[in-house]
Amino acid sequence: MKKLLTIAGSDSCGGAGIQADIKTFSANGCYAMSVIAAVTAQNTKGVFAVQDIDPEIIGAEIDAIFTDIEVDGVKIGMVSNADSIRVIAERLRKYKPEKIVLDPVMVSKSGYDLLKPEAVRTLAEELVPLAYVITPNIPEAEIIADMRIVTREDVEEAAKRIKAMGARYVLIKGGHLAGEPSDVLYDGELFTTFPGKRIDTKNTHGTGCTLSSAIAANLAKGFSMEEAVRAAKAYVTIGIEHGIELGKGVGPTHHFYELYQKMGWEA
Ligand SMILES: Nc1ncnc2c1ncn2[C@@H]1O[C@H](COP(=O)(O)OP(=O)(O)O)[C@@H](O)[C@H]1O
Ligand SMILES: Cc1ncc(COP(=O)(O)O)c(N)n1
Repeated sequence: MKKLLTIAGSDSCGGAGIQADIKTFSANGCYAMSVIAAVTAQNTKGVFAVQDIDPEIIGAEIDAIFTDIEVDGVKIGMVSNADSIRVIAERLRKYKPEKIVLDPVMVSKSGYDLLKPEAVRTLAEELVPLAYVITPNIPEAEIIADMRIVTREDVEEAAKRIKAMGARYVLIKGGHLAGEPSDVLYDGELFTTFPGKRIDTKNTHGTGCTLSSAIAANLAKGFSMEEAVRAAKAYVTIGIEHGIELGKGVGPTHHFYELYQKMGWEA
């Protein structure tokens, strides 16, 4: 069984963050481990408070894992501030895990700054060069690439700018653009489009976390970059189709729908 680590924030309502990552790793047949970098008080309606974890503790969490366990893949999600980012980058440079999937989480769907705006440059300088693949959504790609993104040409230009910062692959997610939610992968030479069909639902809490974790799980299993994205997109799409009516706001995606189907349980 492949052993996957997420370094991210806790989402108390379980739809995004560490909780979505663990569900995704598990549903994709991997063993899940977590380094909690921040704790959010969050539900389907919003984020109400955030406690950053002391960077020393984050470093100790990472040490505890890498000094004992062989890690087959790492996903990075919400990292909240520059000091945490520096500690994470320093440890990853030391332990050199092979495939790091970086989801540059910045703002929650409800509009809360999950990454302090002044820490964006630190993320770009410290974490982007370590990433095997970085998976920004459109607003995140706009901030990292420092440009507006409206057209397909803009997506390609932003991908080129982000690639130049040192990531091996760039996957720009299209959920926030008008039209169908297609994602675009750039390897430094070619652009590959992963087409999607927009599902009419409000329950998209955790889609980005789920996609990036599924990519990390697939890469650890030995899939090529393209296969990893294709399978991850199929996984998140089923999850969105069967999104859960939880709370009064933006509900989460489903993680065990296929298992429930197989077992004859009500999904
Ligand atoms: N309404 C939707 N229907 C189908 N796929 C979607 C929908 N919204 C987002 N996606 C897909 O979910 C994944 C996460 O994308 P996105 O929502 O853009 O990221 P984030 O959660 O980081 O904002 C992408 O593969 C995107 O294409
Ligand atoms: C702790 C935490 N991490 C990440 C997200 C982003 O969620 P999404 O995947 O919906 O963009 C979130 N809302 N909370």
